[in-house]
Formats: sequence, C-alpha cells, structure tokens
Amino acid sequence: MAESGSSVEFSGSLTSSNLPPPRTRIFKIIVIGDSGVGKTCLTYRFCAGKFPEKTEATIGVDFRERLVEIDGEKIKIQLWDTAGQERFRKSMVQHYYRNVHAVVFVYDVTNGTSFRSLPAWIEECKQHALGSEVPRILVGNKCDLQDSVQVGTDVAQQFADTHSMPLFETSAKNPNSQGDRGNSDHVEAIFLTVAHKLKSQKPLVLSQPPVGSGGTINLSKGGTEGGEGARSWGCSGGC
Ligand SMILES: Nc1nc2c(ncn2[C@@H]2O[C@H](COP(=O)(O)OP(=O)(O)OP(=O)(O)O)[C@@H](O)[C@H]2O)c(=O)[nH]1
Repeated sequence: MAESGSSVEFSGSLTSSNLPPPRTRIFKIIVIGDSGVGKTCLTYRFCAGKFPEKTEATIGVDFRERLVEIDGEKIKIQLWDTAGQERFRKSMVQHYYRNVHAVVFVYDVTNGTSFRSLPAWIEECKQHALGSEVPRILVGNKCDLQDSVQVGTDVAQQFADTHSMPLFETSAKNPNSQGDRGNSDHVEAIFLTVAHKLKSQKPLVLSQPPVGSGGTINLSKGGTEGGEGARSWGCSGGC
C-alpha cells in the first residue's frame, strides 16, 4: 500500500477482485496533562478494555490503538499517551505534535495543581500549531475518589467553556462511576465521541504513525501492559 503523498501506477481494468482494499483511516489523538493524572490508565482502559494493574511514569510517548467501526467504516483510533514529567518529554515533543487530529487534556479531580497546569498545556499545544481549530476535550479523571475531590465540576466547567472544550469527568478505574451513565463505559464513550466528531470532519489519512527522521525509536518501557497494538516509543539521540 502506498504511503500518503506517493503515487501508484496501475494498469489494466479495475474489477472488484483487483481493487485495492479500502484504506483504514487513522485518527491520531494525543493525551496530555501532568504526571500521574491517569493518561496511561485512560488510554489503556480504552484500548485494552480494563484498568492496568500497575503503571510507571511514561518515558517519551506510548501509543495504543484500537480499531472501531463507526457508521460502517473501520477506523483506527490511535491514542498517544505522552509523558507528564518534563524530563521524560522534552526530546519527544516534536514527534508527537505532528499530524495530530485531536487533543485530550487530562487533569486529576483530586489534584488542584494538575488543574492549574492546564493553561500551560494549552499554551504548549498552541506553540505547536494546535489551537482551538483542532478538536479538543477536557477530561477530569479519578472521579471514583469522591472524598478527595479538589476540583469541583463548576470550576472545571467554567474553564472548559472559556476554552471552548467539552468537559468529561470520569474514572479510568471505575468508568461506570458516573451515575447518569448507568452501565455504559464512560471512558469508551469519551473517545468514541471524539472519533465521531473527527469522522464527520473527514480528516487526513495516515498510513503509519510518523517516525522521526532523527533519533532512535526504542521499543522498551516496563510497567504498563499493552492494549491492542500497544507500543512504547522512547527516543534517544538527536530527536
Ligand atoms: N483511583 C484512581 N486511580 C487512578 C485512576 N487513573 C489512574 N490512577 C492511578 O494514578 C496513578 C498514575 O496513573 P498513570 O496512568 O500512570 O498516570 P500518567 O498521567 O500516565 O502519568 P505519567 O506517565 O507520569 O505522565 C496510578 O497509580 C494509577 O493507578 C482513576 O481513575 N482512579
């Protein structure tokens, strides 16, 4: 299959037997926020269908993907789980801000500092040409820890409105903890909502996640179990 931008020479007549298979669209969604807010758990929850038994701080970026079918079309949702710790992210930043279709900002409802960091994360996205024209959502995670909540829904909703983002409060650990959601999986609904929005916007097709021209893609990171298609990307040297 040709990569985007290259041409394919084709001779002979096109019949249903020699037509190339339809390409699967890939939506690249980056997940951003302070260290420990639950980005790995949320992405794992969506791609592997469960809460990971243990996680370690993400180094560089991990990506997980899941094939879904929306209105009869198979779509690959690729979630890029970025490192929250500055020391683990700076070499990779250029890589994960390329060809992004949507951004998910995450804070921890039990950690006011993670909420107050959001303007800085929004600013970093803007500096990489990801402003309000790119679909963005705000997720308040760890709602299962009801006795420790520091960031109320009203203040979060006000922030989301100011930045024209929908707000979702959820829990990667107990995704059914939202009373109004009954037995449905709230984490699932959040990412599928983003995918529906992207599908209606007919975004770019990517054949593969972009691999940086410089540096080494390092397929090693302990700690998290992989979801469907889970890979871990660390980058060393010249990234
Ligand atoms: N109670 C509860 N704990 C959670 C939830 N989501 C994540 N955690 C816990 O929070 C800790 C950090 O979760 P991670 O998913 O590794 O956080 P992260 O944002 O990926 O962190 P970095 O990789 O350092 O950026 C882990 O101990 C998780 O088990 C949740 O919804 N509820």
